[in-house]
Amino acid sequence: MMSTVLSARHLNKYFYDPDKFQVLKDITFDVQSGEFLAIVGKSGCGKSTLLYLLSTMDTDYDGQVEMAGTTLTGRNQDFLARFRNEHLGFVFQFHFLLPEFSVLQNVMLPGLKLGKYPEKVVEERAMEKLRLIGMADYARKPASKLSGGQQQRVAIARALINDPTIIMGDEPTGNLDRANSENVFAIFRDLAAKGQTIIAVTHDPDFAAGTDRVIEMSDGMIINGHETKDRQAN
Ligand SMILES: Nc1ncnc2c1ncn2[C@@H]1O[C@H](COP(=O)(O)OP(=O)(O)OP(=O)(O)O)[C@@H](O)[C@H]1O
Repeated sequence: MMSTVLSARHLNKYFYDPDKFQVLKDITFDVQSGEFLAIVGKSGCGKSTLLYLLSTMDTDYDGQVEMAGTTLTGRNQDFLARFRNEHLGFVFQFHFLLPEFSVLQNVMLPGLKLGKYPEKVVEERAMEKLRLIGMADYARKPASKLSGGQQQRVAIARALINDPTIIMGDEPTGNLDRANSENVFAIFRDLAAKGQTIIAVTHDPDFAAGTDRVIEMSDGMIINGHETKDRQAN
């Protein structure tokens, strides 16, 4: 059964550069739980701005955002930080691993912060996510010793540690070679099949073609893909 996991209503956002311009124009859409969604559009159309807003890191907008049955608009930073840690996983272009910490420690950190499981369990879960992404052999290495693509895969494992309701990615396969980007894509497909929701900004047409729905943006607006289409069971 489909249920709405994200609802964005009339999102408007302005930047001052230095003149006021509208970067998001009346963005309205719903996402169903278990949906694998791509957001596409020309460079500068507002994709990253939209994703950043949905990530709850940007609170300077007009409109209404609800996720996992929770209204997020108008909440304070503490509330949003807790919500993010519990419900959201991020795979952004700048993955912000802590360079002096090991791969394993980086992946464990959001799990320890959540405080739901003892450290030993968080460690086991972290190793499981690293195996999933093919990085278990690097668990004890400092993050600073990895290549960009390897760091990105660790960031994906970290994003999955708390089994987030929604995984958000900005070019989640951007730094990866073909084999690894196909692997990440397959992992996302699998997570969506098991009920997690994936929202990914992408420039990769092959990636977008394999998702359940493509939202196309142009000049701050959604020009295609507002509506969830009927999906075949996969
Ligand atoms: N902090 C900011 N201040 C002013 N303008 C900004 C700011 N961030 C982004 N912009 C502008 O807002 C518009 C949308 O940017 P955004 O990064 O959302 O586009 P995008 O669709 O993600 O592009 P790309 O595909 O190149 O990543 C662009 O014109 C950009 O120059």
